[in-house]
Amino acid sequence: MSTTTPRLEIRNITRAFDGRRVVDDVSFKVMPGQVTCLLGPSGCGKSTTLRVIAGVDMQDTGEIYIDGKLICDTVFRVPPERRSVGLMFQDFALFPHLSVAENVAFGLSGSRAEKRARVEELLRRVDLGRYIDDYPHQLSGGEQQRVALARALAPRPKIMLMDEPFSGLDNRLRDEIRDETLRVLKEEGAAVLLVTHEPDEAMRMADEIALMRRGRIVQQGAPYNLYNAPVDRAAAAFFSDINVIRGKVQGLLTETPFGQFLTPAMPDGSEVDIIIRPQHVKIDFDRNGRGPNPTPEDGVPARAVVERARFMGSESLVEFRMDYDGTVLKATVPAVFLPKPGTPMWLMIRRDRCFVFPSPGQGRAAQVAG
Ligand SMILES: Nc1ncnc2c1ncn2[C@@H]1O[C@H](COP(=O)(O)OP(=O)(O)OP(=O)(O)O)[C@@H](O)[C@H]1O
Repeated sequence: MSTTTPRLEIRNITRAFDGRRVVDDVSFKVMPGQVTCLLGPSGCGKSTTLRVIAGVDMQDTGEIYIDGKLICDTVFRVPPERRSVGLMFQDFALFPHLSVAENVAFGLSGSRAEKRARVEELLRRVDLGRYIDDYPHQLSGGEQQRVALARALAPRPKIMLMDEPFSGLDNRLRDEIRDETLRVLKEEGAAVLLVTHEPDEAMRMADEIALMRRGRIVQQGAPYNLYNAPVDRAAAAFFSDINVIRGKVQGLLTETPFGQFLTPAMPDGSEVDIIIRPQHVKIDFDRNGRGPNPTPEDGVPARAVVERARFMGSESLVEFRMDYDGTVLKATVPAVFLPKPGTPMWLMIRRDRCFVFPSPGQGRAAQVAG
């Protein structure tokens, strides 16, 4: 068990507006040197959580700790400027009348020489040393973003709070700046809490993801765990397209067109959804009306015809119309694979990549077995 004190810990934070709980009993930790992403759909309460941590809004209940020290509960409150928290938002607005150096030095204390040294160090880090005496309007959007990062990091905050900091940038630039920002944040050793509604961004940046929905954290863990062991169907669907195969539990088993699944945690007679991501659907050719032989890993193949195939850049997405009930199942192939519509094929689903949840409206989730 790790004994490291979390850099940031919030416990049971609740914030309501007009009687509606926008942040509802939220607790999580951010460890030193780690990037934690608060991920969730628009309006789920991410920014409000961040504002409470920054101290620009006040929680109704709950506590905030930095390095194990209480900085805010409903009675005691350290003001925002003394929390050692750096902020970076989408509208990062540099001061237009100050030079790049003056912008970065803005929140710094110390002698002139010390400030200059820190400014030079940071601008070197973000690869903007040559613009030190320029003004913001002389820089591109991406460069301004990097100056804003340097400015936020200049006073060596213990925690960086970032609210959708990359959403104002165009796609190609965004990837580059994200990677660079991550490198600089790691070099500076800051703990980072980054708010985003984009799963790709969270997967790319995070050591840990806290998945938020309707004011609550529904799952927290390494990106790998959230992707591979989602807590419910909505959590699975948040990270990629999903296929849903519905079945009815009979004893310990659920019968599907892809063979029987072991579903021991589900009540007999209930309906379950077997979820599989398109990249875990295997495709095989039709051999005069026959498919491949069933295997323990892939189960029984089911026949389908190609409905549509598209090349997406790094993979091909093929949609199949299933023979058994006419529903559509999607499969991705990491290559150029564009079979003609109407081509008969056979699909298999990898057992170890399936998740089983009760069909909507029924009880709790369980992991697939078998
Ligand atoms: N000061 C406020 N007064 C009233 N309602 C508010 C206030 N601040 C936020 N809300 C409401 O709280 C909910 C959550 O807002 P919040 O900005 O925290 O969500 P979010 O997850 O960050 O979403 P987004 O990504 O769209 O910013 C929204 O319904 C919003 O309208």
